[in-house]
Amino acid sequence: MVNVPLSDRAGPGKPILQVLGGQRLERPPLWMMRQAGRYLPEYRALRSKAGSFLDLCYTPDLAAEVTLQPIRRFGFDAAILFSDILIIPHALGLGLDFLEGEGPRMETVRSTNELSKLAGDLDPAKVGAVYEAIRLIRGELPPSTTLIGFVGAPWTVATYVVAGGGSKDHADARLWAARDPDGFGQLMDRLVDASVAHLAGQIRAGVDAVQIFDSWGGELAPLDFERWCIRPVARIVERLSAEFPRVPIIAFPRAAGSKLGAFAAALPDVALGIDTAESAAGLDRIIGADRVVQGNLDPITLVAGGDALDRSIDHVLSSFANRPHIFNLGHGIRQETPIAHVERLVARVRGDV
Ligand SMILES: Cc1c2[nH]c(c1CCC(=O)O)Cc1[nH]c(c(CCC(=O)O)c1C)Cc1[nH]c(c(CCC(=O)O)c1C)Cc1[nH]c(c(C)c1CCC(=O)O)C2
Repeated sequence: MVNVPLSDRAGPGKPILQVLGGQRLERPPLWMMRQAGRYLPEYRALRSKAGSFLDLCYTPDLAAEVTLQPIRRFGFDAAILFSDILIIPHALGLGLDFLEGEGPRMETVRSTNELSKLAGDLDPAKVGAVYEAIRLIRGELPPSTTLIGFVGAPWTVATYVVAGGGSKDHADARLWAARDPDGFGQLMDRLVDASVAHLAGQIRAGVDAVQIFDSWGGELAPLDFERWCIRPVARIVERLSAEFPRVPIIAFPRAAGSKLGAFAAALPDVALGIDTAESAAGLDRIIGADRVVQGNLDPITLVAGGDALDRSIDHVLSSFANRPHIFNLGHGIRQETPIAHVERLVARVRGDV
């Protein structure tokens, strides 16, 4: 087991921040999306004692402990705050529950009239617990480990708020946006404001960098992608960078496909998360040769292991060897992933096997 005691991880600077600052490192630093979670036995043990997923998120010492579990076990170069993108609508007053095996259930906002369900500000008792967790994590992290905070992009969060949970093609949000763009735009404005406030709170509490997860923009038609994905994310980036010019931002427009170039061009100062399906060939032309990228190992190969895993890791390494690169998955790690395969990944990316 790659078991790295926290006290042994001190070093000069943080490799992930170096890459986010534009440096190309000989071996890319790495972390994994969803690196704290159900594939880890220590997570499952703590989760079964703690009660609900939301209890974990809002109990600072438990959220801190879960955030640190994968750092202790694998020595990743970044810790990502253990929380969820739906904490924002919850802290704006909408009911939220995570049902076992079913995913999130959310109180809905489906029309302009219903915008009054949203509070003006994030509930300080809820987000305060998140910021307290960040302070606890900060105190325990090795100096070379970057702490990443996050929000969901407004479009992705809106799909849950309008549908009341996960939905296959997000037709409810897309219909409201198509029928009443001004009304839907007001919901998006509220989510932009709350995202800026929540990211600012996380930065003040001690995160080094932030990531904006836009999981569900890919299916939008180009004009809607520009209006509901690119513009809201650009407004968040602009306002956050004005207040915190030194805090790097990673944006992950998952499955943007042919719209990745437009996203990259509109957001010249963010690092780009690259999803599993995106090819590195031709990326220089689409996003520019110097752009910092993060990604994009297929999480399925991490379940498979063996040759498929080694070949995929080597392909990702060589694909991005010419630019500043943070090694990551192209989507969150899957629950059925064997621990031994994650150990193999870490060793191979570090050049040990
Ligand atoms: C769409 C979305 C959500 N949450 C998130 C996204 C965007 C990225 C993506 O597409 O995965 C992001 C997220 N969710 C979680 C994090 C924590 C940090 C990390 O480890 O990356 C982050 C960054 C923890 C979590 N969020 C959730 C879990 C599982 C909770 C549990 O039962 O223990 C974790 C560890 C729950 C969650 N949260 C969400 C869903 C749909 C679910 C249920 C599905 C599932 O159970 O995997 C909403």
